[in-house]
Amino acid sequence: MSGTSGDCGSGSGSDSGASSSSSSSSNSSNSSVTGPQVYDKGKAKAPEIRRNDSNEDGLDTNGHSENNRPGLGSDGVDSNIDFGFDLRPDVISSNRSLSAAAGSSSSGSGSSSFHRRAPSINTQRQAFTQINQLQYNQNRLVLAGAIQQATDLLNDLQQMNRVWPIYYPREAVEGPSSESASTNTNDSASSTANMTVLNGGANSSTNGTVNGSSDNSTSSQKDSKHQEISENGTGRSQNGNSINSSDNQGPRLVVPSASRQLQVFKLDLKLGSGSGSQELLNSLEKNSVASLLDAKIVQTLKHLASLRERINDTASKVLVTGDLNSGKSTFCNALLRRRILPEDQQPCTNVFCEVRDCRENDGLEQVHAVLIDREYDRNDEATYEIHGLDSLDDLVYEFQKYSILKVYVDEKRPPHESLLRNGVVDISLIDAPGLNMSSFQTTRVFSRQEEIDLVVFVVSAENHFTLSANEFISSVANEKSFIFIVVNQFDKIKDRSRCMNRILGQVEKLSPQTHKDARDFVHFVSSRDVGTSSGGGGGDDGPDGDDGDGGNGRDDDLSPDFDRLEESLRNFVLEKRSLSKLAPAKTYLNNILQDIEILSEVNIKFTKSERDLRLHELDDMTPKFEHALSDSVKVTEKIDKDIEHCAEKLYEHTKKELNRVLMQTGQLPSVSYTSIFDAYNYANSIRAAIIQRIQDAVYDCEVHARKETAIVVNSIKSLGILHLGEQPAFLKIFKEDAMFTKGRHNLARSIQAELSVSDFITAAAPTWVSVITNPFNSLLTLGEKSKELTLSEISEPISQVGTVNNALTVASVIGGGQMILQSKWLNHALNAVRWVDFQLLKRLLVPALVVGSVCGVAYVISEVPNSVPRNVSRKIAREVVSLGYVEANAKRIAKESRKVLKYPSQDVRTGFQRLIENTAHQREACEKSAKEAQAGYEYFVKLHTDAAHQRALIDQCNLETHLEVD
Ligand SMILES: Nc1nc2c(ncn2[C@@H]2O[C@H](COP(=O)(O)OP(=O)(O)OP(=O)(O)O)[C@@H](O)[C@H]2O)c(=O)[nH]1
Repeated sequence: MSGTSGDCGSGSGSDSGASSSSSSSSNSSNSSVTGPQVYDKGKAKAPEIRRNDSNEDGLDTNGHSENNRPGLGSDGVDSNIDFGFDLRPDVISSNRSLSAAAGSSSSGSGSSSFHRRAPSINTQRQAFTQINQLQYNQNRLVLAGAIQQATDLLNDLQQMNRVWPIYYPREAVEGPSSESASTNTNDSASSTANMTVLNGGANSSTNGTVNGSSDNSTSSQKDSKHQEISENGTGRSQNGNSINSSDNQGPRLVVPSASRQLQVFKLDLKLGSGSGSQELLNSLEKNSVASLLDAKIVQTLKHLASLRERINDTASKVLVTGDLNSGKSTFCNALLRRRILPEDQQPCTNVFCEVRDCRENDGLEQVHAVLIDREYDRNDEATYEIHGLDSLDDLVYEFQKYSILKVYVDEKRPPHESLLRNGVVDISLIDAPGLNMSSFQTTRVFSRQEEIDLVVFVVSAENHFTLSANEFISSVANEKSFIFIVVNQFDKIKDRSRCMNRILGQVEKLSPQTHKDARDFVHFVSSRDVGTSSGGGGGDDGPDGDDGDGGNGRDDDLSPDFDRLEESLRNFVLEKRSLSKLAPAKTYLNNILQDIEILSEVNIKFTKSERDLRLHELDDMTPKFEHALSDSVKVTEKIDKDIEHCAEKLYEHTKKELNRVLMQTGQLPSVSYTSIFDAYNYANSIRAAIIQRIQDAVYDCEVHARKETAIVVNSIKSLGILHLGEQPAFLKIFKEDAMFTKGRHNLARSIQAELSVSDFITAAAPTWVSVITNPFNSLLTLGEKSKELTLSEISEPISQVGTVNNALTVASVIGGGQMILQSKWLNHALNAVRWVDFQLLKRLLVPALVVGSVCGVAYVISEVPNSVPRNVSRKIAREVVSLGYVEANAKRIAKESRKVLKYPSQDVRTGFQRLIENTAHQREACEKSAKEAQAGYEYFVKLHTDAAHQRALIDQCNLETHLEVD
């Protein structure tokens, strides 16, 4: 296949990426695809500019040509071609023909035409470079601004998340019984979940963003997202999970599809694929999710900072990575056309080797071995050791000593061929340790990619993609739209087309977009076949491949696949610099902003629903609060009134009962009288019986008070249950029997009521004596009085407590009168007096007095059974009155009742106080939540607007004008 001098530029047949290139290897009609280049390697690689308005060139109506792809031949253009375009960037962006022209940097159809047009091409190339630079700068500024804006938004979001944990959309975990999630999302869910594990949140839509299909895919994605969110209604999920911030532990929101669309902010618990990790995520408490998100934001901010650095860095970094022994170093050497980096069949590259143009090092070819933990500063030799290029063979093993080897080399090729010294941008080529060498090295390679503009992934044609390769490529896709895949050691493969098909099949699965543009991004090469000269010896004679004596180069270094690869790479890094350098930033920003929009939308919805819920609760709470206030006043007033009423009733009742008993004490005792000689004991028994009777009356009053108090207690209990939903705590320990167990008035001890002789003498005795001394008047008067006074006439004033004393006096008079009136023999004597002569009476006086006295004594003695109870009861009654016993007991009983009732009353009062306080607190909390939710709502609305605005700006940032691959 080499050495054929076929026409490489006129093929216009359609192709389907690299698959056609595979078939073309055996198809002469497509020799332009893989056929050998006929130009001299030292010169013919300069691209030709062809007339872009010529259909003869195989252009389609849009001015594109299949053959315009780098590495493919195309017809040349007239050497007198006029630029005919405005250099202003805005005009540039619409100048598609220019782009097409710039993109047609392929090999010429013949060396003669190349030589004829070379000066013109170089001039134009310079012009394009200028234009590219202008547009690049403009885009760079836009993206730098967007990075700043996104950083600000993220800082705000982080603050917000720390103060008010934001709601992270959680997926409904689809178990076997779950039918809630729509079946049409299952596939995407699982595939995304798989991708998540591999790439930490990227998905293939990333690629679409920059490839021209981004607008459509993004907007349709967004539309569907809007739809899903609106379908979810008012923030209560279709799965029945309600948004209720009071339930802080449960899932706060389920928006099944939203989280699937999150890319950068997708929380990955690294528990394997699918629902395991999701379940765990769903079960996490909101603060845990917030801190996971916080960590993501921190990570994102870091990445943005490195992106900013990267786009401000004028140099471009190309990372060459891949599995162990896939031929990365050999590939780098092939690109440099010098054997600089050590190649070995055994794993050797343990330290990153960054190859740069030696002009950055004052033209000196050196190795700067950067010491671990030192930040490389070329002007500070303390940060590195200087070695010659020939030391590299040893240095590459020293990964414990050096973090990176900066290799300054002189490519010694003209700018239009050289990669490092291209005159456009400083490029550095980084040879990385094999991915599957150790997890330590792998992690380093992963972390390195943040500062990388372009990744070239070298895979061995024999081994295909390993697991680590899969992971790495997926991870790269999070940010980079394009990745070069170099399938190396193709020369070792016998059945090449089968190998190609299999590898392309794998690429298709890994990155459909890369597969789509496989012609430019997937290359099957044999790096070892590319001519290189020995680097360490420094004696190479140039870039071309005729240095069969150097390194492992071969004479037959005409490797068309490699040329095409090189051309694509150059084209991509230099002429499509916006794409290689800025596209990662654009893609990443787009992903972040879209994630922010998704989070905002979910949170707008949540905060709105939360606010409405809180306001609704507030509406409900206000009347409850007012009711509680008025109930508290009414109920406690009623209870106080009931207590007071009860106490008053008991006071009155006690007084009435005791007075009644006191009134009846004279009649009550039923103690048997034996003789005058037992009169004292009789009187004592009477006394004790009367006191006991009064005490019994007091006890009865207490029993009555217990019952009355219990009734009020029950009424308070009912009020408590009715208004507070619970009975007062006191009632749980209330026992009515415990009342009046202490402090009962001991009447026996208080009452003296000592017996005296007078207690044994009837109250009528003095009256009786006066009857003797003033027989007529006294008797008549007495007779009249006795007839006039009746018991009923005097009982009424006695009922009044204050008149007990008078009543007793009156009772004694009545008692005496009745006694006299009841003595029949005295009546007979008085009747006889009317018939006896006064003189006779005079003479009979002394004997009459003697007889009278005897009769009087006899009378007194005979009256002891009657007079003692009367006298003793009077005496006790008088003493009870003087002690204020009735009043004291009435007060005591009322007080005890009041005291007992005070406890449940206090409980109810406390209950109301608690209720009011709780309601007030709830109201405050509710108001606070509503305010916070409102503030959150406003914040997220603004955040969404800002993010959408930024995303629109980024969308306008057209990186594609000069970036067409077609
Ligand atoms: N046949 C063949 N051998 C190749 C090709 N490229 C590299 N090799 C050989 O493969 C072996 C490994 O090459 P390296 O370039 O050291 O591989 P590497 O990926 O840099 O190795 P590490 O950095 O140690 O992971 C060497 O012996 C190379 O000569 C190729 O295209 N064809």
